[in-house]
Amino acid sequence: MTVGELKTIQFDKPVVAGSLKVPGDKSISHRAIMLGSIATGKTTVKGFLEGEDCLRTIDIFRQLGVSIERNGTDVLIESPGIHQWKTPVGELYAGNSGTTARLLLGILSGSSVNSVLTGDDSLSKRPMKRVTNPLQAMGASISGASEGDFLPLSIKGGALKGIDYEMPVASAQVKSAILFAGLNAEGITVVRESAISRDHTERMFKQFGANIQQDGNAVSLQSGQELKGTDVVVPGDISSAAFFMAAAAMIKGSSIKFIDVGLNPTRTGIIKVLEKMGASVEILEQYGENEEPYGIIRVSNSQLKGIVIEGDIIPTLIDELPIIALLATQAEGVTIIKDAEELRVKETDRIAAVTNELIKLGAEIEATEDGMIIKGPTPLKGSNLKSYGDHRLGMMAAIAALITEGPVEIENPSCIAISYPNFFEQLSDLIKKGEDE
Ligand SMILES: O=C(O)C1=C[C@@H](OP(=O)(O)O)[C@@H](O)[C@H](O)C1
Ligand SMILES: C=C(OP(=O)(O)O)C(=O)O
Repeated sequence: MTVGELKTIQFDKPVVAGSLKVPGDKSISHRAIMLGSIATGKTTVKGFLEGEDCLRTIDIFRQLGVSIERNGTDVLIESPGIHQWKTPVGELYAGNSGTTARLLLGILSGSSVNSVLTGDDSLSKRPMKRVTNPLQAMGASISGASEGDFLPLSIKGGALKGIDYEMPVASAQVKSAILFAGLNAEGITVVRESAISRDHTERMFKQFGANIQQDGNAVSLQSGQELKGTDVVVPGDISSAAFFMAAAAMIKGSSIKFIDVGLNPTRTGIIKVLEKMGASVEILEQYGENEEPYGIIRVSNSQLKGIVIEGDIIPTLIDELPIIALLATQAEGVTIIKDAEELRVKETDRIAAVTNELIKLGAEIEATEDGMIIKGPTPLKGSNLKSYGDHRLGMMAAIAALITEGPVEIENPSCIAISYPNFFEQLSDLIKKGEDE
């Protein structure tokens, strides 16, 4: 039941079971629109995510003069190419989407248009210097409050030069922004990362005909390459599937088969974590090796134990950490999450938010500077939970309701549409009545 912006969820000892095809991957959907707009000619996208963040990306490229027609999850892009874009009328609004804003800063810097990029309250508090610093070193003209750290930012597109840049944070958004700028920067652009972050940009550059080299943790690109429109198929988003993987892993008698879910190795940290905690994970089929790997996997309940999650695996499961924290409350022993300070600069401070909300349910969880320490297993009780306008927090609260004694009330659940518009429908489809003890 939804009352204004409050949704109450209560189940009577449910199990989750069945087959699930989650919506398209958010990161890949953004990039398909971006590259289809930079390239010359026609691009088709199948399996596009109709989430609010990706719809913002479409609106922005329409303002730049690109023709984008959408019929549900099918998109047709016809672009004159980045050099023929028109100066937009009005501001470019990225809404809540960090990916839209940061990648666009790189793209717009190397274009020939002038623009102003804005976002909602949450996005306007998220750091942009990580992107504007290297872009300014490439010669980009970007100005705004706090030396370009926060939106709104004005970008004057123009001549750039290549850079050899060692990233201080492992971030696919920073890496991608620099690579996009590198497409139109004189000479070679090299980006070096401390731990490998999602590589969707690199894979999709190749699909659009660009020559891009990956050598260990370094990615390099020669400028002046003309991209040509192509056909992109977007697999299911493993970050969305993760909520139901966690539910299947922690609820007795549960098992879910995930159809056509993305299995790019830079995103599958959640699978490694589930296996290490003792859940049953079976990879039933795998396809699409050279573009974006995807496949069919089954996750089933089993006895779970606490583990340590740290180091290079963190960028491969960064958006899954809220749901992993909930999962850890049901595992025997202690789970320690470290090296995840990036969580503090997401849609909300996810370390503080997850800890506050899970404590309300009775969890034994403690926030640290760069992560969380969770002791389990703990029976959870219902409570009123805030989403903080953060889709991942909203979905964590809804999945928690599957295991609480008593109802969970979620404040502002509509933010879930940012990445998973049909989340509640798919949740109801998976709920089955469990056996009484
Ligand atoms: O490049 C991307 O599509 C994303 C990268 C990650 O952010 P960072 O690059 O800030 O780690 C992730 O949290 C975000 O949801 C999507
Ligand atoms: C952090 C996220 O997205 P973005 O940075 O694009 O807002 C997310 O989807 O969890």
